Amino acid sequence: MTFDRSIKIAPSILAADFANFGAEVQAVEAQGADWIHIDVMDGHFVPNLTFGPPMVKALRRHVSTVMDVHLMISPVDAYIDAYADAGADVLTAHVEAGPHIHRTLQAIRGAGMKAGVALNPGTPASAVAHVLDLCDLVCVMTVNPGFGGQSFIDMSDKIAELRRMIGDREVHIEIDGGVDTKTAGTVVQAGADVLVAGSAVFRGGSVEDPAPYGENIRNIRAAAEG
Ligand SMILES: O=C(CO)[C@H](O)[C@H](O)COP(=O)(O)O
Ligand SMILES: [Fe+2]
Repeated sequence: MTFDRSIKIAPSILAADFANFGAEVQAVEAQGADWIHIDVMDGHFVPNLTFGPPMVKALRRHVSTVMDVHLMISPVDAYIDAYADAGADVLTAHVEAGPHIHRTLQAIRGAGMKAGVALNPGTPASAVAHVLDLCDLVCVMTVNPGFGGQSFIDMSDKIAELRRMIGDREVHIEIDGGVDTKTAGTVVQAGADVLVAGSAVFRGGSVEDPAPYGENIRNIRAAAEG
């Protein structure tokens, strides 16, 4: 996985058909998705439950691009090797998920993955100031994590502050939550390059009729680049 600053659209499978993930990720990839975003929730760190390493491992053979795994779990460290074995390319842990984010990020890189750190809307940019050298991605949550389809919370100031803090390091800024054609431009203007979008990508389409996925992705990309 080589670093580039171009806009990347990462559909979140939280908005896909849970009984048909393999075909859904193939469909969005064929329709122009750059990365595939996979939301892991434990019913403890967030008030919702999705799936774990076996599901991610099963998805690996259907995903030919970057598999971007967003862990909304606590604790994290005991599961890092399982996600490496599952084939995650990027593994993101929340800074709020435990007291030792520095150790967690080292362990993620040590297991051969790119390391991401996510910040809830209430968490300041300064929370990651001392771990930026251990990060490949900072994920700015623009909803409170746990559910898809929520309204966007404007975090433009935080995104711009992180962009300044990151300087010339090769660190992606990813935005997660409520990204659509109305909000994509704002977050890119502030400094983001990876846009996660669940409902705004999967809306109106299906595995049988995937063309709306392509139209949605193209529209979000155009809004982001415009
Ligand atoms: O991490 C997440 C929620 O915790 C999801 O990635 C996010 O909500 C994407 O869904 P949508 O685009 O529908 O908001
Ligand atoms: Fe996510």
